[in-house]
Amino acid sequence: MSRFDHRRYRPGPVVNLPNRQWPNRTVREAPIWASVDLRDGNQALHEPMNVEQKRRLWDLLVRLGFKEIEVGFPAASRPDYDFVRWLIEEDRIPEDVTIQVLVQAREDLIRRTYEALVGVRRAIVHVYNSTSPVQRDWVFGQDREGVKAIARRGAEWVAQGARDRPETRWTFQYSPESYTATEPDYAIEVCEAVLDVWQPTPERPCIINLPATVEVSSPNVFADQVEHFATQISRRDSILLSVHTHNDRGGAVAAAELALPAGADRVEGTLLGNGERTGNADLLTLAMNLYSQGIDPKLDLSRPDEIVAVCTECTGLPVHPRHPWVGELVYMAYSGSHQDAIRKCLARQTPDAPWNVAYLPIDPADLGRNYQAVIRVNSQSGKGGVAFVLEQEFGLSLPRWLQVELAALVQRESETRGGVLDAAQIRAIFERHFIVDQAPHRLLGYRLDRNGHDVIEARIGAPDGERMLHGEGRGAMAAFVDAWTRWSGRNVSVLDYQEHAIGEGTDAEAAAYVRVEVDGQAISGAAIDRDTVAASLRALLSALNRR
Ligand SMILES: CC(=O)SCCNC(=O)CCNC(=O)[C@H](O)C(C)(C)COP(=O)(O)OP(=O)(O)OC[C@H]1O[C@@H](n2cnc3c(N)ncnc32)[C@H](O)[C@@H]1OP(=O)(O)O
Ligand SMILES: CC(C)C(=O)C(=O)O
Repeated sequence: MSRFDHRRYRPGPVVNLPNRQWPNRTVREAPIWASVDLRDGNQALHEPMNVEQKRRLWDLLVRLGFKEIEVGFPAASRPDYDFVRWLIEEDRIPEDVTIQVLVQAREDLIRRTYEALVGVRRAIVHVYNSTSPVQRDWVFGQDREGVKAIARRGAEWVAQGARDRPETRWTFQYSPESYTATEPDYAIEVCEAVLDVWQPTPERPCIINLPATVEVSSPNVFADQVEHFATQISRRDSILLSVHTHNDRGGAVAAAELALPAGADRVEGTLLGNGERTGNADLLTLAMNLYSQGIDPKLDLSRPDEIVAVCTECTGLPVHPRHPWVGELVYMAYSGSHQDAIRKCLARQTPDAPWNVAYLPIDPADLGRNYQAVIRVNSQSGKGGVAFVLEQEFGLSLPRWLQVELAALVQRESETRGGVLDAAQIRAIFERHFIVDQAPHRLLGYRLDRNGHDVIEARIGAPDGERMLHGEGRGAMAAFVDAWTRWSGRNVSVLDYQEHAIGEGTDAEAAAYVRVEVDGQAISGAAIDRDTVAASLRALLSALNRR
């Protein structure tokens, strides 16, 4: 039998919920966000964060507006313990922020956890034990009663620790780990045992957190499981119902979203979805999803580049360029029809009207992003991108040799400036380097006799006054080259020349590009003029001035 055989697997548990209500409900406000970046995110790293990195990430989480932050598993490791002590001793926890710590339902670990929390104003003590059949049978070697007893004893030790330190305002949290793989009624039974110990009230609620420790079904099944729990558990008014989803099937965000109409008040997750295996629910995506529906996300995500920078630095993990809302590429359109639609919509979008732009679910400017529906040109871009931008934005179709020269200059400038160059900047580079038809020499006027053999008289402004140049040849350019050669004594020949119209009708202009050889050296020049001949002569002059 092949190893790739679907018959080895079974579907995750489902609840029978024929009267489910969640599909008919609409979410109208943000849930309580609880960041677990410094715990679940941290425990999933090849190299866990050091205290300095944890401080950086903590500062970011506070700046973004998280009010509940799981800061670690202080009984597990020295850095986690020290970080909690630093927060407390250095008074780094703002008045409106509550820290949360995780601990297994083990007496010694719970004792150590409370030691780590001495002196804290307010904290959430989060205790958990796993409840699924595989964990009961194969990890804990306990039956249902045995695993329920672990939870009950854990709850008692947590309650005792709080009684011993009445100076702190404690909130208790319990997670039946692997909830989604647990028989739904049994999970409720375990949670009831915990609630019996804690005796929460509406004034002093506790948190029950339902984890999809491993995502084993689709988000609608998770929503059913949450609604089932929310409607069957006792003392619902004394519980803040929390969810903690993982992304094994790629549905962590969707599962958390559907859990909200199903009854969840609170969502645990991480910035950008870091966490065990495929990660946790990405809180940034969840919050931006709400924002894009016109709901206040209650987080300030307006500087995503800072979020990405800090997370990347602290976790060592890259962010995918197509990561929802914040990826480098998510506000760029490569395909012509998208670019066209975006350009047309943006032209009609007024600042005060509801956002209504095809292909752009929000205004990229809200996240500090530039609108770049075309190609983004940076130091990594080649001549194709540069040419595309000039063509799309300004109707300038550069010949290949000029594309090559310009791309090198654009690349050098973007390396110096760092980052991206927009269309206007690229045009400015083009004009600065190739449209050099004003100094030291400029064309003040010309007279052309076209009698089979062209004769030109060109009036040129030079640093030391005006000059009248005379020349002849086949065509205006040849005549001008002849005039210049006679006057300057240089050996000039035209290697290539191209021109095209910009725009249509009476407003059309002519763009001319010329490549000449002066005393053996190839030089390019360009010009734009309403008159085609003037454009070509000025392009020549641009090249000659660049020598
Ligand atoms: C799904 C989640 O993300 S849960 C969070 C998981 N996070 C972490 O584990 C990170 C931090 N943990 C650690 O560093 C370590 O587990 C420590 C330091 C806390 C404990 O280490 P150790 O004492 O060596 O225990 P270890 O974790 O290897 O063994 C687990 C033991 O605790 C038991 N146990 C595991 N989880 C729990 C729990 N939640 N409640 C009670 N007992 C538990 C296991 O059954 C096992 O018991 P056994 O020794 O009788 O077989
Ligand atoms: C401890 C719990 C909440 C957890 O991290 C999980 O189950 O994934």
